[in-house]
Parts: sequence; C-alpha cells; structure tokens
Amino acid sequence: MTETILKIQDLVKQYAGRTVIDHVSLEIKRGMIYGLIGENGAGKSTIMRLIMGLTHYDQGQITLFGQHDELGLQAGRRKIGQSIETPALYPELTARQNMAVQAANAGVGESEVTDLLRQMGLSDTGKKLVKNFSLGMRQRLAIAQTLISHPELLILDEPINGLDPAGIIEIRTIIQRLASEQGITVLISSHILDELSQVATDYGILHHGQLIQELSQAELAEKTRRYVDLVVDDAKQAVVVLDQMAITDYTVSDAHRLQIFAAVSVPELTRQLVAADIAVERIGMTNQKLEDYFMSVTEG
Ligand SMILES: Nc1ncnc2c1ncn2[C@@H]1O[C@H](COP(=O)(O)OP(=O)(O)OP(=O)(O)O)[C@@H](O)[C@H]1O
Repeated sequence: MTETILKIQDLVKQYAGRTVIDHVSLEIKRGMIYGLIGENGAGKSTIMRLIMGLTHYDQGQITLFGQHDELGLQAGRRKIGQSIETPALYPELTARQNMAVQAANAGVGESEVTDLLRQMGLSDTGKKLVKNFSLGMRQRLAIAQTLISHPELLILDEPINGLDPAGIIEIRTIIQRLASEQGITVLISSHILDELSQVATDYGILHHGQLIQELSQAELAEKTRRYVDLVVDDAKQAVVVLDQMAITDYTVSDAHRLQIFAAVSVPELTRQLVAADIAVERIGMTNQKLEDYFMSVTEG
C-alpha cells in the first residue's frame, strides 16, 4: 500500500473567532501531486502554514510521515521543502549567491547548487541580480531553494500565479519531473483550476475554508470532457435508441436528460431519435471547461 505522507483530520483554525479552516480532512500519499484549488481567501495558505507549524490550529490533527506528536511533526517538517507566500529571495544577489546562503545553512556543497540551478533552467543567469529576474525565474529559484534540503514533500504556494503561458509550462514540467524522476510528493496551490489541470494527480477544492470536493485527475477529466447533452421527452426510450446504435458511454441524469460521451454523429443520432418518435428538446455538444466546473462546484 502506498505510504501516507500527510494526513489532515478535521482541522479547524479560527482567527479572532472567525473560522477560516472549517473541519478539513485530506490525505496525501507518496508520489501524489495534490492540487489545492480555491479562490483568494479560501484558506490555502493557512492550511500550508498549519502543516508547517507556522500557526496553530484550534482543533483536529495533522500527521506527517505517520507521526502526529510534536517531536514527530518537527522531524516530519524537516523532510518538507516549502515556498509559502513570498519566497525569501535576496534581490541584490545572483541566483547562485541566493542559493549559497541557503546551502551554507543546510551544509550543501557547490556542486549540488550547480546541479539544482541546472535542473531549474537557471545555469546561465551568471551575474544577473535577482531583482532583474522575471517572475518565472524567481519562482524557479524559489523552487531550487526548497530542494536544497532534499525534501520528500514539497509544499508550493501559488508557484504559477501571475506567470505567462511559457512560464506556466516551465513550472509544470519542473514539478512533474521532480515527482517522476525524484519521487518527490507535492502539495501545490492555485486559485485557477486550469493552471494545475495538467500537473496535479489529485485535486481538492477549498471554498470558504471547507474542502468541498476531492477528485482524481481521471475524475476531473471525466467531468470536463466533451459530451452530447440530450434533452428528450422520455430518456428511457432514448436509451433504447442508444443501445440500438451500440452507444454505451452515456449517463442518464434524470427522466429527460442524458449525457453521451462516446464519439457520436449528432445529425445521425437526431435522425434515429426522431424515427423512434422521441421528441428532442435539445441536442448539442457541450464542453464543460475547467473553470466552469470550478464555478459550478463552488457556487452550487
Ligand atoms: N494572520 C491572520 N489574521 C487574521 N486573518 C487571517 C490571517 N491569515 C489569514 N487570515 C484570513 O484567513 C482566510 C484564509 O486566508 P488564506 O491566506 O489562507 O487564503 P488563501 O486561500 O491562501 O488565499 P490567498 O490566495 O489570497 O492567499 C482569509 O479570510 C484571511 O483574511
């Protein structure tokens, strides 16, 4: 069975009597890239800060690498690399000098710094000061810093926020490589589901401090793939027609509505339905976009 790296049970956090984390439970297993999605203020950073012990919770339990007593949590946190909120980069230093500061603390040598800079595509930044870096470069440097301590779990707070499309792809690729090549488990947050759509293996949707939905990559793909939305007077009769047409990949949502996921010719299906004397009120391709899905979950 895959090892559980992080388990959060019934976590509650209040600020001045206001509940900002509301009975959240989640489990992250080794190898997962867990995407925590929620709009600004949903509580993403707070959960990360609670995991790292940067703030205290009022109720619940956090278990890291199987340990939930204080000493065990402290030991667990040493296996975590994190970039919560603004990364602590020195703007007047180069990438290598920034890395050197952290490396000295961690007892890590020059060659490892060189390797991390290479992995993050920052080898050729030379004497360029961090204050002149693009946001994407800064994010990559922040990730490089989190890796200095050889973490087993990486916690990245909005590393994609504000990046251009090329920057988004770079960060996604880096995260996927860290997971697949180095076996690092990742908890990553974003307020835009679409940004994480091609990187996370699992998703948790946080809304007003509550984890309102968890789903796997496959489940998300399923919910947002293209389908034919069909509204008829009698769904049961329509099912008979679908069966005759050897269409099996569909769901019936109520007495009148069906979603057909199989590749199907809409004109041909319409013809068959009409031939079977079924009144078709609506038939058409629908492609629920990720952001529409997110809105439907958070507003529902
Ligand atoms: N130190 C604090 N004191 C009081 N309230 C706080 C504090 N930190 C966070 N909050 C509140 O807790 C809620 C959750 O904030 P949090 O920063 O975790 O959200 P978030 O999902 O990370 O959003 P963002 O993307 O804006 O950072 C917000 O309503 C915020 O105002």
